[in-house]
Amino acid sequence: MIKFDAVSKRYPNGTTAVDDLSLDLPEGGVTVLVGSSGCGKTTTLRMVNRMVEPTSGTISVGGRDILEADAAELRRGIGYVIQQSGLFPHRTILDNIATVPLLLGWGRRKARARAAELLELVGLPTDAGKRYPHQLSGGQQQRVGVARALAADPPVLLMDEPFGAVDPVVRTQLQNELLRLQEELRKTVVFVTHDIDEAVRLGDRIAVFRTGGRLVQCAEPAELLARPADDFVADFLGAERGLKLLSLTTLAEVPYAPGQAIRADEPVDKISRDGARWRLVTSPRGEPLGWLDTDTLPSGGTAGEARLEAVRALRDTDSLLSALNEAVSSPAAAVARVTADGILTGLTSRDAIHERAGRSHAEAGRAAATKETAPDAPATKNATLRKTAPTAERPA
Ligand SMILES: Nc1ncnc2c1ncn2[C@@H]1O[C@H](COP(=O)(O)OP(=O)(O)OP(=O)(O)O)[C@@H](O)[C@H]1O
Repeated sequence: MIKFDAVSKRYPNGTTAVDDLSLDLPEGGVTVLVGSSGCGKTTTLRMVNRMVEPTSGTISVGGRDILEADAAELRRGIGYVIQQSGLFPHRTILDNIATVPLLLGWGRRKARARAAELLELVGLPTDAGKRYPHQLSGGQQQRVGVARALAADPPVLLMDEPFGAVDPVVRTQLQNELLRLQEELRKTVVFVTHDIDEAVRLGDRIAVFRTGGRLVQCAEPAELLARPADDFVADFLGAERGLKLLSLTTLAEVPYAPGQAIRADEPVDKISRDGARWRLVTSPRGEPLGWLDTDTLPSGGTAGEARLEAVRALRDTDSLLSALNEAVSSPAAAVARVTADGILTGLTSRDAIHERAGRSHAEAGRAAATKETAPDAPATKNATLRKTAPTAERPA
């Protein structure tokens, strides 16, 4: 969809911002550009919509050389989101979102209707449309920035550190929102970030640049984490790249056993002390409430009234990393598994999670090695990639 062919950008002061870049960005996927400061990420991004012109080489979008297109027409097909949302301070949110449709001559009513639709799409309440940018939080302003970029339904979205200025909690919410939108819209997204966790979370592919504008490696996240091309990439991914890889694999393939759950309304004097010391207590509907220590049962009352250790139940869509985290902190050395509605399905032992984690690494390493010898082979055949937002998340 977007193709860089031997593209370089040299500034008149002699700086080489991008050096001989050849890169294909797949249609409908998110390609994340990462690398140390000044390595040419923003320049690369801005060359796509001709805010920066390359010194040499060719860039094509949808098979068409961008230099052959009229710049204004090209930009209509490319949404652009930046770190400080870039909203017009004296226009209402609705009018900000309607900017491009109005420029396209849609007529005020149609443009505003589209803006209202987008407001909802990015998870903002209808009444936010009447407010001005300073009356929204930073996270909400970024959502408006995304809505504005999507207003004319462009096939391509350029995002330059769009979530860089918000706190980590809001950042996670915005990332989830983007994943949710992307599931629906399937835009071709180019996303610049400094944050490798964000890159792993959002990217279908990650392109790592080094100073001097050189592309070092471009690969799917699991492949990158399992087989960094060199020490520079490995250092950039950080010491925890093994754990990051686990964040890409879901619990779906990990088996569970029924376990001996106890209903909260069961009297404690009826609870058998045989079997596992720690038992999971559930609500009458089957929702996990906490772990009960059968070695220190109170003399009376029900299981639900006894002191319970906290449990964080996990769904099939949760990652192995979350499971590992839960398994090491659970007194029962096990993870409670639930359906999408939060009803207990069974327990998975810490050992089973360790075993799956080890296998996940081996599989990602093998898949990456296969890909090196046969470049068209899928890199992550067995690793279940998690590019969907958790369903429980609510907008900021
Ligand atoms: N207009 C310009 N004139 C001269 N040099 C420039 C210009 N714009 C950018 N550069 C230089 O080009 C190089 C790449 O800049 P660019 O902004 O693309 O990097 P980046 O990877 O996005 O950096 P950061 O992560 O810090 O935002 C840097 O050395 C920068 O100083």
